[in-house]
Amino acid sequence: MTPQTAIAELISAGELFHRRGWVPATGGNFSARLSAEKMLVTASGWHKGELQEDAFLIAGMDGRPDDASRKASYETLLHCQVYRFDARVGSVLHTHSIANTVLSRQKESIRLSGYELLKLLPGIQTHDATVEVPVFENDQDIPRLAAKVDEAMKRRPGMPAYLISGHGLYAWGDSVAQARHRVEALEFMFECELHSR
Ligand SMILES: CSCCC(=O)C(=O)COP(=O)(O)O
Ligand SMILES: [Zn+2]
Repeated sequence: MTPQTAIAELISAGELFHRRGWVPATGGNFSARLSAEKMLVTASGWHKGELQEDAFLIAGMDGRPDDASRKASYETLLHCQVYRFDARVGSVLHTHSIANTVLSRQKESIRLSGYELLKLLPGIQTHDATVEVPVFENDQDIPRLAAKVDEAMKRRPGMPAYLISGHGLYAWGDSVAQARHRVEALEFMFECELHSR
């Protein structure tokens, strides 16, 4: 994917997520894979509903910006972890919605069962399925959190997304469009779960 295409798609995703209330204040961060070694990621501190071209920077899969004077998202290493874990991943999106935040504070994992929109998640062909979205304890030490996520993914390679307690959702896909559809599907199912409690 070219940086220009990725920037346009990520700006649109940010506008949509902002309209839906999923990226309040400067919460959330987005990225897209540019090659095996490079990713485009949001710079830290931008409002994700108001992204512009200079809100993005190129970084290596170790999270280091090519331009050392730029400050990549505080959570860049969580994006790197997913790209390094699965070479097919083309985009990682992170949201801070009310539904994902409330649910993530109540449980160690969120069980989603019987929803038609489960079919947006990898490997699911029917509503008659159950998916567990794990919840990791929040941690300001992002390298440590990324290592915990990595260990959990190695134990469960098909993990479709994860939550961080009191913080938000990480979801991904082979393209920005697929990652966005998965965020939309997961946020919809989280809202349903919240309304049914
Ligand atoms: C202000 S929200 C706290 C940081 C966070 O969780 C987030 O998603 C945004 O951080 P970034 O450095 O990517 O702007
Ligand atoms: Zn966050």
